[in-house]
Amino acid sequence: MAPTAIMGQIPPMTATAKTITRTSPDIPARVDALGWEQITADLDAQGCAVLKQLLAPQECDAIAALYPDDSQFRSKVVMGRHGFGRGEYKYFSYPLPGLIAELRPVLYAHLIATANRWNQTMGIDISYPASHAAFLKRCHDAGQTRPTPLLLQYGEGDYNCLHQDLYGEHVFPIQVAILLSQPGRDFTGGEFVLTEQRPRMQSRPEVVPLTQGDAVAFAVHHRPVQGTRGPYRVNLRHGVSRIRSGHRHTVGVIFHDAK
Ligand SMILES: O=C(O)CCC(=O)C(=O)O
Ligand SMILES: [Fe+2]
Repeated sequence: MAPTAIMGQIPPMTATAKTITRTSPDIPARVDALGWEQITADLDAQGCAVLKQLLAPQECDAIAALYPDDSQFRSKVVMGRHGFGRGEYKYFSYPLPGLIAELRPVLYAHLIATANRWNQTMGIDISYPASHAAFLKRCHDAGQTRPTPLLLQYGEGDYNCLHQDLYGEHVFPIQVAILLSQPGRDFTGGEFVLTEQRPRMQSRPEVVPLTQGDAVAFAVHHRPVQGTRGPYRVNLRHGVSRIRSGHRHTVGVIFHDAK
């Protein structure tokens, strides 16, 4: 969430005994069954794709319920204090809660082919290793050692300004956010929004409709678009429109770690 330059201002939380959270043995099979051909096609066409029903309602509720448990987190950010919007979020500490620890490498494995192809098309000479563990080692060796998965909490009137989650030199180009609350029941408003800035053109907005347990995969920073005279690069930002009533929780799964 936070640009690297201001990370140092975010106070660490004091460590307490960590509560162990549940895992789910079927995560790899569940993620495999999502329909990756369509997800890949949507990522290429729009820069984002919906992963329908990634988590069950009980799993969403269990993750959202961690918010007050400071033993789970390394730091808390009140968005209004940094000009990021209104609302707050907390970065998980390692070890991550079971479900998120399981999802991160499995989602990564399904996204690397797209990530590598995007970089090739954009002429970026970086390729991503086959395993998330190997990519994290690359981050850690460069001093990006702090976990980036985060839990966000919004109330009425809160919103998240358009941003990019870059935390250092090493960036995995796609990230995932999971909606933990149910629109219409738990909150109204609060749409996930992307904008795409094209060279010499006005920005294109995209609103992503999600229900509880759905995830959105999207470009962190930029992506290639096929033009009539070859590929060009567009710049993406994401955010959340104003929550009109109720409460909204999301969990963000970012694959690179932070400085
Ligand atoms: O709350 C949301 O839907 C957006 C969260 C976000 O900015 C992120 O996961 O990086
Ligand atoms: Fe974000």
